[in-house]
Amino acid sequence: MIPKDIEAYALAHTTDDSPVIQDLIKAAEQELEHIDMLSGRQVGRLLSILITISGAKRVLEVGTFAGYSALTMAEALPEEGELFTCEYNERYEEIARKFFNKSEHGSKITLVMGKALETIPTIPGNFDLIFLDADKINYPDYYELLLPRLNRGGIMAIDNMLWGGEVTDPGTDKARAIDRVNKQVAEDPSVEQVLLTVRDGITLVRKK
Ligand SMILES: C[S@@+](CC[C@H](N)C(=O)[O-])C[C@H]1O[C@@H](n2cnc3c(N)ncnc32)[C@H](O)[C@@H]1O
Repeated sequence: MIPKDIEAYALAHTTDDSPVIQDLIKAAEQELEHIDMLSGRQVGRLLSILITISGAKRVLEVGTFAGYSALTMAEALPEEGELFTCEYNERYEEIARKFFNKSEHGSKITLVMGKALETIPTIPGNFDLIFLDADKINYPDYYELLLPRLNRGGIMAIDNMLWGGEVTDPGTDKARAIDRVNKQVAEDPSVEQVLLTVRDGITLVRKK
């Protein structure tokens, strides 16, 4: 949605990924299709800065893919920090685990395999930050499931909330699901939120 030259300029002025994460991206580009699922440096750095300034120690991610955002967030967590990330595709699991093992921050990460709506209830405790970036059709259900797991003052970041602009006139099931969760968040008195027009739209929800 952002003109390509502006996007390139913004990226040129955004902190680089670590060498391990740059290798992860190269491996994902070579070995996987759907590489556009990887959230990228603007979203990654935003999450990293949110973790640093909020002092978050427990993070939950829904949607690992090759592990890009999980490892970016793990790098920002303190030594005793913990990150759980949910994925159900074993091909993606293989790449993610390989790079978690290569990184000194990988020991903070627990990769939870299976359908996330079923595995999330098996993960213990509450979270300071939650990053929702999985199957869009289930976003309304994820929001209901995840909000009680967010600590007061905690942040839920939800990716793809503009769905390429389709949300303004939703004509597909995914666009309708995302529009529904946008309304769910906007009408929820227990949170404050901002929908940022970064990349494909990322909403930051803070639990009051
Ligand atoms: C957009 S990608 C995640 C990208 C990742 N957060 C990043 O920034 O690199 C979404 C991921 O969610 C996974 N996924 C989709 N539906 C799922 C489900 N029901 N349970 C677990 N994982 C799911 C997909 O396999 C895919 O890897």
